[in-house]
Amino acid sequence: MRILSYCKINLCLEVLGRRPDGYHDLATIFQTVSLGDELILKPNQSSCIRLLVDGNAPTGEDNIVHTAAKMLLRSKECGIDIILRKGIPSGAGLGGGSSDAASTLEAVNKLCNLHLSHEHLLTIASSLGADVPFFLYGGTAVGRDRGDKISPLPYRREYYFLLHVPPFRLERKTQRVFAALQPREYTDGTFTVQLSRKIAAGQQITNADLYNSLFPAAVRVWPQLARRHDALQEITHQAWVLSGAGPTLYTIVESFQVGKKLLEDLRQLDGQSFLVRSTPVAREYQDL
Ligand SMILES: C[C@@](CO)(OP(=O)(O)O)[C@H](O)COP(=O)(O)OP(=O)(O)OC[C@H]1O[C@@H](n2ccc(N)nc2=O)[C@H](O)[C@@H]1O
Ligand SMILES: Nc1ncnc2c1ncn2[C@@H]1O[C@H](COP(=O)(O)OP(=O)(O)O)[C@@H](O)[C@H]1O
Repeated sequence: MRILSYCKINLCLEVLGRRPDGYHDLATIFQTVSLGDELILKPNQSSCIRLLVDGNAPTGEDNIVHTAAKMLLRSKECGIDIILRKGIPSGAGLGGGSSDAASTLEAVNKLCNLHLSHEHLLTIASSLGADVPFFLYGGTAVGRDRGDKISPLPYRREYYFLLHVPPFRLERKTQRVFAALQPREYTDGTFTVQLSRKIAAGQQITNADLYNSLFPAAVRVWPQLARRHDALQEITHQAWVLSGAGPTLYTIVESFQVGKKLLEDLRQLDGQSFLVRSTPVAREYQDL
């Protein structure tokens, strides 16, 4: 089985407060977009999990794909051979590892005939990471609690986005950005409610609707991010927003043609830029 496993952006991300378990309560709107990792999975008779990684992600047992497969195959006869080819930049706020993990859960469930329910997979996904359950839905969806309680929104319109991934990286980035957040930056979820109503009604959304409470905290962690954000606005004359805990920034573009022109203009910046479209699903399947 071959899978193209898409990444996400957060159209809106509000932090409501800190939880007793050290996590934060979120109100966020996820959207999958057409930049993906390739996963090739084949069941084997040897009852072991073999993973080959091509690209910038941990190898072997340190990869979340391995952990996801192991959680399903513990004490099962079936084993699995997996090849992961990274197309999604790692540690960028695009949820690449979470997407790979959810794709692995779905694929192993099918290939090894485990017949686990969607609810069962959601519980396992949530234990793998706060972002993983969303990728069992894909498209557009609201995330609440740790971001793992998902309510899908109808997918009414296609959008083009420019993503810019600056070359800054940091170990345990998400944890550090949340730690840099100040209580005065908490909001009450109103932005998320307003934007989800607009999406549900099929109205066109614009850059003015997008919001991310983590931007000031991300700038505290990467002071260079503020300059990069300004440079993007100056080059494109558009507003740019942070995805997740960053450092990826993105903007809605009015068409593929406008996006292509702006993508050319972004070549003067180091890092990576992509022109993507929204997708109604988290992954595409192709039988081998
Ligand atoms: C911030 C978001 C927004 O979509 O995206 P990314 O930038 O990572 O892609 C996610 O909530 C990230 O989800 P995920 O990457 O799965 O996070 P986890 O591994 O579960 O958590 C990593 C760390 O982030 C912090 N964390 C995460 C989620 C949350 N609701 N509150 C938190 O405080 C905690 O310190 C936790 O230890
Ligand atoms: N399959 C994977 N792809 C990417 N990163 C992975 C994977 N498995 C484990 N990781 C680890 O998870 C961290 C977060 O990765 P990723 O999901 O790409 O970022 P983000 O949380 O910023 O969206 C990486 O820095 C890497 O060490």
